[in-house]
Amino acid sequence: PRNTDSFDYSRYHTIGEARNQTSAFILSPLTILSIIYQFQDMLVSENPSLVSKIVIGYSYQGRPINVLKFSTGGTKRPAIWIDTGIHSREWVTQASGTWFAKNIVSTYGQDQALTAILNKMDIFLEIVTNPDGLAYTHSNNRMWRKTRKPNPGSSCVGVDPNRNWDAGFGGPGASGNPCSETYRGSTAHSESEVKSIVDFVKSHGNIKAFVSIHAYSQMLLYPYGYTRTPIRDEQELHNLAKKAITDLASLYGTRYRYGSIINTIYQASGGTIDWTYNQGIKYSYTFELRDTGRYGFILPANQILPTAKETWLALMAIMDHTSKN
Ligand SMILES: O=C(NO)N[C@H](Cc1ccccc1)C(=O)O
Ligand SMILES: [Zn+2]
Repeated sequence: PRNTDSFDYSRYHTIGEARNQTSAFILSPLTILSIIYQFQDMLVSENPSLVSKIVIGYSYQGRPINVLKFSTGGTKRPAIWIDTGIHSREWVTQASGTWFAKNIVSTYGQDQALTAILNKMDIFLEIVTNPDGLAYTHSNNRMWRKTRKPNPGSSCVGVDPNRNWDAGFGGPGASGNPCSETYRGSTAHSESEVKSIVDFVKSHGNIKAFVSIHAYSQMLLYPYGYTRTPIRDEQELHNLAKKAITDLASLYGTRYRYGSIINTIYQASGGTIDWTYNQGIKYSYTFELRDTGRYGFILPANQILPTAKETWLALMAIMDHTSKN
């Protein structure tokens, strides 16, 4: 696509797209820029006063880990973090993240609520949180979830990046078997895709909301996953989740369940938002986007835009509340 207006937000874009171009066969996988990476660079060049790109690290295979920063000024303003695609097969999440990015630049200055938020806070958006996994879902295995780092002593590859965080790490709700889809890794933060975010969150020090977006199940979840002990802010986060899913449902009637991870899904240790909450980021949430199992991870592309648009309403509820508390 020549620019972010001609970009087709209603299709899945992954590294494989580049393979259709003759040049792709000449470039090695590492230098094949995914269409999403090209989108990110176009968005920055089209909106230099609002958007910048930060490389917070590199994946195991050496792909840059890009974060888009949306800022209207200041230094180290209170910030909101959103990541998509930490589990690479959850393609509707990276596609939604791409639409979120375009929506922010398109409606800043028009939408009163978003403009108020961006006049006070920064937004950080990591669209391709597991680049090696995304490439692999395109080249080899559509159902790949984990990272692509080999596990010494095992023929099985990859660590579950949603079990690798230092929050109840290694406890019940993760596997010690490298061949498991929920393998926690040898140590907490062993994966560069995780460590890069850990370092960024610690160095920034003023992140007020952290939203990690997954699919599928249609749920809005808050900590904890590793323990039944309720978080101190359970009442507030529960009420905010209720408001967020009500706003989400207002668009197409999509119904979400909500609650703590352990009560709503199952026990899971080493999860992203358990760590961010314990870092003091009160508004820590995980979304599980569409659907509830009919298509699962293979959600038809014609559901990308409706999913992105309804999810944005829930994100706005969380961002609005964060900006006022
Ligand atoms: O995989 C997904 N969703 O795609 N989520 C499940 C459940 C979950 C959600 C949030 C935190 C911890 C655990 C997982 O096993 O990771
Ligand atoms: Zn997931």
